[in-house]
Amino acid sequence: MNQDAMKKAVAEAALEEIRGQINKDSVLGVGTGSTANYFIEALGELKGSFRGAVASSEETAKRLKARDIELFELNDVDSLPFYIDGADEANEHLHLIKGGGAALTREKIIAAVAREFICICDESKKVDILGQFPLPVEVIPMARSYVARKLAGLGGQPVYRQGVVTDNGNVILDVHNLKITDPKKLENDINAIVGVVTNGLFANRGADLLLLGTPDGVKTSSVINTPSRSGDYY
Ligand SMILES: O=C[C@H](O)[C@H](O)[C@H](O)COP(=O)(O)O
Repeated sequence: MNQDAMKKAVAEAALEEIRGQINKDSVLGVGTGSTANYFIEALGELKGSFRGAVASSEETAKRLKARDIELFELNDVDSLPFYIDGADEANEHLHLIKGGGAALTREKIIAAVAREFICICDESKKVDILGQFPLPVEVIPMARSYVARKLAGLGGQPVYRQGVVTDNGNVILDVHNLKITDPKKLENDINAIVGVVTNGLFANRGADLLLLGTPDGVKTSSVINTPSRSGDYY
């Protein structure tokens, strides 16, 4: 099974996961990237059984609109039962690196609101220690050099993602050579640098459910991240 087939399989598994748990009032959070795109394709099948979606990027909004799925502003929605999105890396605690497609800030906001974050990935994204994938950091443009110096001080090698402007009008620094042994702390430390909008570590609010595409089928792992659930791993 190739990588695209695994992405499609996890997208379809996510659809099955939410199928019995949504109703005509449900608004879904929808992520960005090639795996999320497979989910958007699959979502057509549930049309009529949910109300609409909040998009994590302009690209995702365009794709949802093309499928006639009603779009909502996050500010107009009280609750989101599910947020479904891919990731660039995931560890066993379902801490993630995201933002390879520069959509990290809107993704993180939607994930914060959602009751359950379902992460969909192929097996290439599963790692023991986060940081092989350069960590994206969204930065206010005038702070770029200052933030880069601070990130170097934290032990990484920031590289300016040339030619990329986020949907929020900001720039991205990709931080190479980080070995992230304490993702929650690093997430907080980077977010405390003046000029950082947010970084691509999703550890303080990681995923609740990981659907991982493998050649042997979709594997599921869960972790309790939301106050609405109790316990730890299961
Ligand atoms: O900014 C982009 C997002 O965080 C994506 O979810 C992430 O980069 C994974 O994308 P893909 O499914 O294309 O590997």
